[in-house]
Amino acid sequence: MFIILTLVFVCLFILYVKHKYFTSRRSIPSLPGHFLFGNLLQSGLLRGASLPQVYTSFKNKLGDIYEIKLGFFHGIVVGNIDDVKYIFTHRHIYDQNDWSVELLSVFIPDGLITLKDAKFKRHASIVMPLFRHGKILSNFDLIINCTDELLNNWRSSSSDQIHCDILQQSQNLLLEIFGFIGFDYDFDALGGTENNELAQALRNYLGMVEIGSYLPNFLFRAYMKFSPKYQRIQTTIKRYLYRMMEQELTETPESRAQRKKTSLIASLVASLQTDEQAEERKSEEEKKGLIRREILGEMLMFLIAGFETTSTALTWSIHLLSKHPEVQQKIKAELTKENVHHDLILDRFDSLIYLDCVIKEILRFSPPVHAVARTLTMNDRLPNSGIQLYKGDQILVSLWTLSRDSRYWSIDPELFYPERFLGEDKNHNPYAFFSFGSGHRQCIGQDLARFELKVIVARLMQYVTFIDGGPEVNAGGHVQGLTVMPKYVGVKIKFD
Ligand code: HEM
Repeated sequence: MFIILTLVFVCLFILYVKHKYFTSRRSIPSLPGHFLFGNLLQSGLLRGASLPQVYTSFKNKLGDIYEIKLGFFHGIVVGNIDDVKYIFTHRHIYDQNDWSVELLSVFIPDGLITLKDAKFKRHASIVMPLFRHGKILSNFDLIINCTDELLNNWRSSSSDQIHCDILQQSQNLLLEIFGFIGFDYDFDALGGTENNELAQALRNYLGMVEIGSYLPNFLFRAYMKFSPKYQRIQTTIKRYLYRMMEQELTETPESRAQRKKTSLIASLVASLQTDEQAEERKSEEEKKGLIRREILGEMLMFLIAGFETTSTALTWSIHLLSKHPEVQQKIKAELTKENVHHDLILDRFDSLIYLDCVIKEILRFSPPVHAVARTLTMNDRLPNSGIQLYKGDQILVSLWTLSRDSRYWSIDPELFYPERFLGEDKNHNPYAFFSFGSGHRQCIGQDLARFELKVIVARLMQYVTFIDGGPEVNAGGHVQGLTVMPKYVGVKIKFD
């Protein structure tokens, strides 16, 4: 009897999963998928393909709009630029994506990116002002000093050495910089051991996001709860978060009040509510500041956001510069022309127009974040393609595919050519290139990221030339994580 009941239960469960997750009820183009896997096997993701490669191959087969099923994740990929514009300008219909909120909540339960509505506004009012353009400029010298430390490390190596650890070096640099900017804390990521403990823990932490991307959330949560590896990583990261918070708590209230307009950690700790239990009982509308758990959540979110995305962009920068010596020469010529050959000063920084184009071209050619996602809050029809969508549908817009779509660019988008932004592609359609997202949930760290990249690349170009290490070690390729990182970067570093 027990066996029969178990069999009936298993059959009903399979039917439920098949009906809920693996039955297409749409007239949207799609490839027939497999039970439990959807299109995961066809996509090549399990064999190491990246999501940009998958979107490009599906687009070639199915057109601008198609449905994709990657394990338990089902999304509708929209690549028609007018519909893309419509999505990002109708925030009441297309809100923050539920799937990524569920997935990221496992890692960052109280970080801005996983919040919506009133709670999002409460957190945003505390952290957003710190990322305004004017606030960021004061970090200029700090970014230069950290970059100089990296240059010093490189100086001690032989000029024939091929550096294949550029991703790791970039991550260490960005961790060091963001430690100071965000937390007034020295992670010693460049001066200490090569394999910084926190950088390594964050790398492993983010490596786990991929496992969860295609599983139902409850299964992933259960896996994480019992994974000793995850528990170990979490303990390491928490140790740093508590240390930084404790360090800030030793500051006087006066010092904190003074610094809270410019320092993330001071602003977060200044918002700490002393009676946490009373705070938990309040309705969202009554709440004002943050409780300890929420502060730790925000610290972790900014640590990850400040570390991962910009270091990926920097690694792409070094790889692409090594492949384009002519671009390096032009940056160096601009630095000389603007008389910033050895002293890089903020006043002259805006005049580096060609360098701005290079940074833009790097972000267009290899956007670190592969896609932006939204979830429908009600039924809707896309105005251009006429596709009917339903409440709860997950929409994906592939940044990579749009920025390489020849319909939206005058100069071949497969070319790495920064000059395009001075001429023919200066007035490109804004929805063909938005590596920081768009609309009400666009990246709040974008001014900081652009500024960091520009200062770092300018400083590097004042002293070194990156030389292509050869077709195999410097082949590029993709590693799919939270961001799309280059797989093979191998360069020689020549001091000028
Ligand atoms: C090159 C570097 C970066 C890239 C390419 C990037 C890209 C993105 C993208 C595509 C989104 C989603 C936007 C959307 O849904 O419309 C995002 C969100 C976000 N980013 Fe960035 N980002 C970068 C650096 C940073 C930095 C340095 C920070 C802060 C330290 C940061 C903080 C955030 C936050 C808090 C969100 C969530 C915003 C929200 O949910 O409303 N990002 N970023």
